[in-house]
Amino acid sequence: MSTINKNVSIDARPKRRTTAKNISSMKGGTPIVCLTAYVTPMAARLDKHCDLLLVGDSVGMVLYGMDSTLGVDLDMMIRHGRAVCRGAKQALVVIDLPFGSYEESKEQAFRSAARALSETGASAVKLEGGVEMAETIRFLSHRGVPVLAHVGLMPQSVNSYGGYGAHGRTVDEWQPIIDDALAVQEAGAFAVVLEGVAEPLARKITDELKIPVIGIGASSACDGQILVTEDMMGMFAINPKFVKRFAEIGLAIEGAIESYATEVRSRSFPEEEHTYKMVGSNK
Ligand SMILES: Nc1nc(=O)c2c([nH]1)NC[C@@H]1CN(c3ccc(C(=O)N[C@@H](CCC(=O)O)C(=O)O)cc3)CN21
Ligand SMILES: CC(C)C(=O)C(=O)O
Ligand SMILES: [Mg+2]
Repeated sequence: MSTINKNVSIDARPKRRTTAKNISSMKGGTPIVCLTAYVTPMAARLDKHCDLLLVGDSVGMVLYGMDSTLGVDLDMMIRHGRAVCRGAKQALVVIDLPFGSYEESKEQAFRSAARALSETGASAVKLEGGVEMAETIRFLSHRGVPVLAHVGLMPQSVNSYGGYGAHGRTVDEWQPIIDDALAVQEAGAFAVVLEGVAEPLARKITDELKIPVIGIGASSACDGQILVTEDMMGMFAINPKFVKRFAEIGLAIEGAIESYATEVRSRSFPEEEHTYKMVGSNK
């Protein structure tokens, strides 16, 4: 083996990590596969199949039992972002900026985004908002922070909406959402998440935008899809219309725990094979 290249094995060279630019170039092609990730072991499994992993502020609801995403702070996002980056080698890792960490000013947004990237190893941030966030998105993306925008149903605004109902189900609701999508594109977002909107609106926005539209509850018309991993795994109690359960991991967990409890109480666990012997004995 050459001494010059001793640290570079051609065969085992890792595939380069997906970039925000790569995601932008996937507009109109094979749909972009995205899921949320909060912890290392799940991130490692997701990484094999996903183009993009989102460290979503949904972490507050899914892992901490909060009843909305409003109580999540930047330290929580950074802690989980770091965990996800340890597991993910290929996918683009994007961190949600939490409520209160970016809305005040573009400078506040940059400070939060800079921490989110420099303290985790993630390569992009996501923030909720359309026309009103365009100036912030422009400020970040011109300063080295790729931004994934998020329009349509914006969960951090749940108190203004009064619930998580779908948007754009009557045509008179369309124009503000279209304006938001166009504004974030014009401001330099590399892609946009479109959440909780009726199919014809999702189709129109996907057709009109030059950047990829990643849908959640926004029909098959989008350029890609995202779901909360625990939702599609059957590990979380809420079940919106847009969630398909691809597994019933929650039931599998309950079954395993029930078996453990039964075996401990009946002394059938632990068995010989789980038991240490004295040094020098046969087993
Ligand atoms: N686990 C999880 N999954 C998500 O998709 C998610 C989060 N958490 N947290 C942040 C937001 C909140 N989201 C939600 C939460 C609830 C509904 C829901 O229950 N939708 C109902 C309609 C509700 C109504 O009409 O008021 C549905 O039937 O789809 C939808 C999106 C999406 N996001
Ligand atoms: C549902 C996705 C898009 C999200 O923002 C989150 O998981 O926080
Ligand atoms: Mg979010």
